[in-house]
Amino acid sequence: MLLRVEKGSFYYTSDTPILQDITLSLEKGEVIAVMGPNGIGKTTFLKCLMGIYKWKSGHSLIDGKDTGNARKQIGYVPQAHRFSFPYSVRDMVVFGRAKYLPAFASPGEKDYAFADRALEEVGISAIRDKSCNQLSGGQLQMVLLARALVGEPQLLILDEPESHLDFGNQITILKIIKRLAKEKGIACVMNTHYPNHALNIADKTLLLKGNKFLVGKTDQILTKENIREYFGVDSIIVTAQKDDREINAFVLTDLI
Ligand SMILES: Nc1ncnc2c1ncn2[C@@H]1O[C@H](COP(=O)(O)OP(=O)(O)OP(=O)(O)O)[C@@H](O)[C@H]1O
Repeated sequence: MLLRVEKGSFYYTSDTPILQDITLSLEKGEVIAVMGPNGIGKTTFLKCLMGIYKWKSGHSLIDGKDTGNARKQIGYVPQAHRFSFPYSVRDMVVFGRAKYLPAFASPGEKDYAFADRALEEVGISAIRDKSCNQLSGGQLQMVLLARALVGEPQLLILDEPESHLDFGNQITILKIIKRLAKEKGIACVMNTHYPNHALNIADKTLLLKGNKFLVGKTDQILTKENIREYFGVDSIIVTAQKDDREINAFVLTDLI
């Protein structure tokens, strides 16, 4: 087991609990989707995992070590908000090596080689000399993913990686996440608002609502009954055949 969260609880003010007794585990190469209504605590959960916020009780461990002290093992991909950064894409990505460098040292050839490999891995080598100020939201999201990858993480934490992306780029980033998990054995924790994305790439799902949660295999957690209970919408699950595989997808029926 790579990641273990044991009875993790968190609140900003003690009269309003946000996360209560969250317990889950994740193996190498597994993807877990974190889902739930707006403002329920998904980003807070990621921040507790990264040690930005300290669990009020309980703990989270990566390979037996507190996740808050595991900077080298964890890569973080924030949401791609526009920012003003006069760096080239390549320089932005090489920043992901900073945790391996002595204080104030500049990245060397080896670090740039890592950066070039990560750019290739996410398919953006062609824009490596562009300024980050000139990127689209989708390109910026890929740059942030490449920056996390150069740190050679065992655990990748992604905050709504497909938000702000067009339909095609959403699929591109989901395919990359799936490949990184299955081919490189990186465990991924990913917040998402899209149940179909979770059905497609997540082995497990954590569903949050109020002070309760469900966690388990995605197809057992994302049922139409739970979608009704946790999001208040009606849906049906349809199954399609692609080659020799069955693919399930939610169709929301409230609009029909
Ligand atoms: N720094 C903070 N101080 C106090 N309350 C906060 C802070 N950050 C978030 N909250 C509150 O904690 C709750 C959970 O917020 P969080 O951002 O984790 O939700 P979320 O599930 O990620 O939401 P969304 O789906 O809208 O992104 C919300 O009610 C939010 O207002």
